[in-house]
Amino acid sequence: MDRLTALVQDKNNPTVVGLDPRPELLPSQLIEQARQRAARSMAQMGLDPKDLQQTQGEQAQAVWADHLARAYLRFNLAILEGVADLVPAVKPQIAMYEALGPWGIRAYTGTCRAAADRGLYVIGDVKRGDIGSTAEAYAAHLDGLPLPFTPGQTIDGPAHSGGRFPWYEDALTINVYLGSDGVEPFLQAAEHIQGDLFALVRTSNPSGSQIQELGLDTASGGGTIYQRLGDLVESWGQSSIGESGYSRLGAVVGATHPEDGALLRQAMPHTFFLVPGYGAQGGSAADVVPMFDQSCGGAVVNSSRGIIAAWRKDPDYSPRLSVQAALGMVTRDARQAAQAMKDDLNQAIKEAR
Ligand SMILES: O=c1ccn([C@@H]2O[C@H](COP(=O)(O)O)[C@@H](O)[C@H]2O)c(=O)[nH]1
Repeated sequence: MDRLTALVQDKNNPTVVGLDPRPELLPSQLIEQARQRAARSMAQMGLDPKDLQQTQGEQAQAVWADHLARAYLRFNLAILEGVADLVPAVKPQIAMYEALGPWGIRAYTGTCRAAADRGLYVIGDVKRGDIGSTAEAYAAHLDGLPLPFTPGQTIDGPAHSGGRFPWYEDALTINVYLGSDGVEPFLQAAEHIQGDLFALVRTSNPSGSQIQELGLDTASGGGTIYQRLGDLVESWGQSSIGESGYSRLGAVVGATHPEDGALLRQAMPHTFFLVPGYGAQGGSAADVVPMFDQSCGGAVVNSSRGIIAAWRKDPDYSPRLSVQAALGMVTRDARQAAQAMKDDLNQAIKEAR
């Protein structure tokens, strides 16, 4: 977590902006423009937009998905314009993009690349995890194509192209339910690119407790499932502790569980925390303070809707504005919201120390 730690210190800001576009979070004029462009493309291809569910439906849906995905990317670029110099990291949530099929994936990789080009640390919220051999394939998110373009090379296992193509992520969220053989390939890939991982340990959603708070008997180590997971994550990261004092294997710990976060902070001294749940899910700055270490480091806090949808609360917004004016408002309001979050977090951390 050395690069992330350095960026947080440089910008004096532990905020991560979640890039989670969905249609209702985009200004309506941007969606309308995408509709018009899609209709034009359909007409050029001889497709009838009214026929979306009928004979040529698949082709027409593909055109629409393409234009909607382009609108997502444009929206994200407007957000990045507002926040790139202010925050250390972004966290695009791949689910929002996967909903648009391959066109959405292109918007996702385009977003990651644009963020990386602006010097931001990119956390791919992909929540992957599987048996070791499949985890190797998922780990290509970090270390590139599973076969480099080297003519004549024999194929006896994944060799990986290295570099950032095609995903441009610095870190991934992973699901460690499958145990250490499902984590090892991710750790190796992270080592290859000097990247990181964040394992789900204590999630922010209310029903995560149905599993994570289950108690264990003393023969299994006692405590709860999330505590045991925390111990395992701390131990799996031991061999990758960097100059920052944190390993490459971080943990996701929800802002909505401050007491649990405090326990985990104690038990996981070398594990960096990614803390979602601030803002839209009800977590406050005071709630996330226990996730930080004594030097006010060791954690970053994500907000997605609270920043990317800030324009929706702007009294100057009107659906009659031009697309350019609306995107200008998205940029300005995202910046203001990110600045307010930075101030809120830094104030709470300062008061608590
Ligand atoms: O425990 C978790 C793990 C991941 N998330 C993700 O973080 C963002 C939160 O979005 P908000 O709009 O700020 O609520 C989203 O991508 C989640 O999938 C989480 O919330 N909790």
